[in-house]
Amino acid sequence: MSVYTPVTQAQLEKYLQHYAVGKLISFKGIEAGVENTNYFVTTSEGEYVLTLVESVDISQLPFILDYIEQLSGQGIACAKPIHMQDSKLYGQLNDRPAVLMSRLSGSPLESPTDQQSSVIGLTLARMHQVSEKLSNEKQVHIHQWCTELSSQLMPRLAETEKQTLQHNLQDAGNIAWETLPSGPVHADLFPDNALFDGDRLCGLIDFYHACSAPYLYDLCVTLNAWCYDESAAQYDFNKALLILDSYQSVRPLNNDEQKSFSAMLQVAALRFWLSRLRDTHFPKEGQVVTRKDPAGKQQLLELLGESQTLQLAG
Ligand SMILES: Nc1ncnc2c1ncn2[C@@H]1O[C@H](COP(=O)(O)OP(=O)(O)O)[C@@H](O)[C@H]1O
Ligand SMILES: N[C@@H](CCOP(=O)(O)O)C(=O)O
Repeated sequence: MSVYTPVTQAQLEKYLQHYAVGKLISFKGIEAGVENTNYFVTTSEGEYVLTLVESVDISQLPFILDYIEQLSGQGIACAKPIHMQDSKLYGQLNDRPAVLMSRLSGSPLESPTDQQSSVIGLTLARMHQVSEKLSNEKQVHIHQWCTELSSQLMPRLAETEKQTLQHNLQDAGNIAWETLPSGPVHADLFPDNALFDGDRLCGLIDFYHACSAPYLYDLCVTLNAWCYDESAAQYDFNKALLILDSYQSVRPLNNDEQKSFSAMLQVAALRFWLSRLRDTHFPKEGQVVTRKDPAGKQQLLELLGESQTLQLAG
């Protein structure tokens, strides 16, 4: 469980007066999540999730919440932000930006089935199609982000980690980033951010990494997250091909994307290796904190570097 900023009943009751959601019945810190403080909230009008946003600056919220509303408006299943009485999409609670979202049914996935993986491939491609119509603001230059974080981490790393890092940063620099189609993307579509009821996708959550970046990057983050089993150190290539096939049935990759595909899988692994290293070496204080082990992503990088692991179909 991650609760960085505790909330009392009195504080929540007062905060909820900004919304037309009825009277507070109960609330409970959520036993999952890494980066933000989340509570399930039950009121006389319904079920919600309150997030105190810890992971991004308040200036990013209009972009993120607008992106979710645009996706939802185009029929993509996702949690919806609740408007405040004055129509704003976020307020402030305990000095943190606060967002109230609809509570989705379904559960986050641990081990996605083939069918669930196909659904996510299709959904991701549809999200990218919607993004093509949106403005390309809040660009994050992934290579630059990785390079800057690497410089902070370098003095703390073991020799083998440094070598893996340097080699992967160099490969990331060789990608022709400017040629790749880009737009607003989720950027953290791990199975625990997709709530399913059986094979039905109830909705996507946790858009706090959303930014404008290459669609190929978002696809590779998703492939690594859904197909690489960190505990067994195994990449399920059949599942990856299933996701790729469903994705490409809606949005085929162009030549530039196909050329950069293998290198982008490495970048996607590198990005999350670095953020997990950051959370290990520079931990954020909190009442209850969940951390993910960097080792899984380092092993994935080594595996991706060893061989031409995944060939694009078609
Ligand atoms: N809109 C929602 N509907 C239902 N459950 C949610 C919703 N948002 C978050 N959750 C629950 O809260 C957990 C943590 O949320 P998440 O956004 O992943 O946190 P963090 O940003 O800290 O990683 C999820 O695993 C899920 O169980
Ligand atoms: N998915 C990332 C961590 C980000 O945490 P989340 O709970 O917001 O998805 C990882 O696995 O490193």
